[in-house]
Order: sequence, then C-alpha cells, then structure tokens
Amino acid sequence: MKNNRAIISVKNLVKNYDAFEAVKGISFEVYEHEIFGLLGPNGAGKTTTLEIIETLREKTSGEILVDDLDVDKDASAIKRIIGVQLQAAGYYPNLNLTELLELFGGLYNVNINPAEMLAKVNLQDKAKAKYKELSGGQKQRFSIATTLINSPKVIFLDEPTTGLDPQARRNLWDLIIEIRNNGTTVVITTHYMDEAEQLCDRVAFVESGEIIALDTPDHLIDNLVASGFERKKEVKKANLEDVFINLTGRAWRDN
Ligand SMILES: Nc1ncnc2c1ncn2[C@@H]1O[C@H](COP(=O)(O)OP(=O)(O)OP(=O)(O)O)[C@@H](O)[C@H]1O
Repeated sequence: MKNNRAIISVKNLVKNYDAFEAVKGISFEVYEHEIFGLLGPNGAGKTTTLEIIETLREKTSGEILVDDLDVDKDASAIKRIIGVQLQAAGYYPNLNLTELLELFGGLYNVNINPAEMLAKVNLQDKAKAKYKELSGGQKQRFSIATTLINSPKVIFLDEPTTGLDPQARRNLWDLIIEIRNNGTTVVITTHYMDEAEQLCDRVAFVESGEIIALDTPDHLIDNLVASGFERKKEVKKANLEDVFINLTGRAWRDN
C-alpha cells in the first residue's frame, strides 16, 4: 500500500519569531498514504511546522513541497488538496451539523452529501444537532469530517484525541486508519505515545525546533532495546514512551 513517494517534502525549514528560533532547519518527508506523527514536548515547534506546511503561517526560510506544489508559489493550490481542522469558533452556533457541512462545502465550492459525510464519522444520528450539543468525542469526529469535505490528499490533525476517554480515542484511531486506508495521507500530532505507537507508520520526534529521531515506532523501540535499555517489571522491554523520554530527557507530559 505504501510507495514511499514523498507527498510532503520539507527541506531546511527555519522559523524565527523575532530573535527566537522556534524551528531550526528541519528536513523530513511524509510518504503518500502513511500516517505520520510529529511528537515532542510542548513548545517544540510541531504546530508551527504544521501551520507552515498548511500555508497558514509564513516561514523564515526553507523549501516545502506538498504534492509537488511549492508553498511559496502555489499556496492556494495546496489549500485545495489538504484538509485542516477548523477552530471550534468557525462553527456558527445557530447552524446544525448538516447546515454547517453545507456551508463549508459551499466555501470549498464542492457538492457534498452531508448525511454521507456524517455517516463516515458515525454521526448520522446527530444531523440536526448543533455543534455545542455534541460530546467531546463527537466534536472531534465532526471536526475530522470537516477536513474531508474537499476530498483532500493530505489531512492534518493537531492533537485530535486530547481530552477524550479511552474508548472514544480508540474509535477515533479506527476512523483515522480508515481515512488512511481510503487513500488519504494523515499527518498527526499527539502527546500520547501509545497512540503514536498504535497509529503511526512513522514518527518524527521534535525537540527545541530540531528533529532528533525519525523512524517507524518499531525501529525506534528496537534500537532503544538494542542499546541495552530495559524497563523495570514490564513484559515488553521498552515502549515508544521510553524512546521519547530517552531522547528528550524529560517526562513527556511535563510542560
Ligand atoms: N506567534 C508566535 N509568536 C511568538 N512565538 C511563538 C508564536 N507561536 C509559537 N511561538 C513559540 O514557538 C515555540 C513553538 O511553538 P509551537 O506551538 O509550534 O509548539 P508545539 O510543539 O506545537 O507545542 P505544543 O505541544 O504545546 O502544542 C514555542 O516556544 C512558542 O512559544
């Protein structure tokens, strides 16, 4: 299924906020049809990097191609082939889910079938509900549905399962895998290492604006184990959380 064609290519990306270097010359590729995770501590530069790829934020320097389109020259063409989660503020309170999807479809100038889109994220029973009446997991599922309106080649999910209960998280994992299996590349950030381990084909660890490791979860774990690392009283000798802490030297939930 994976072909290792780079659908996103980032070369020497730098982002400075005044004198502060938030992203320090990172390079990586996201392959077509994979689920690619950007992991790392708060403030590492993940959201900044994603928003630059999404053409929503200016970079300081570097080259970025999305499906061979250059963010400097083809930003509007890139916007047409990517799906980005809207902020909740964009969900007009008086409209129900069906009306919101019709509105967004209109903004993208595409014909959509709201009932079909809601069924994709298992919200068919909420067609007439308002966004504010949804549970946290339902809100996330609706937000993911909105990323699919323009049948994008790549979707970006920034911490999609934060605050969800374990079951809702697993439901969302199934949904994300299904979206990938239907041919969409997924770029995701998460602070949950079990999630990254379950979901991501490859992950990049970002620390202080640099990529300090990039590989499949399996390889990262195996490398850590091969280096002599051993967990106390655990059946498996290490997990991806161990890789993370070993790389960054701090607990991954710390601020
Ligand atoms: N608009 C801005 N102006 C100045 N500094 C900013 C701006 N946006 C982000 N930063 C800084 O850049 C750094 C990277 O922020 P970013 O939001 O990309 O991190 P992150 O890895 O997504 O973090 P988190 O896991 O907390 O979401 C942080 O130190 C942040 O304070």
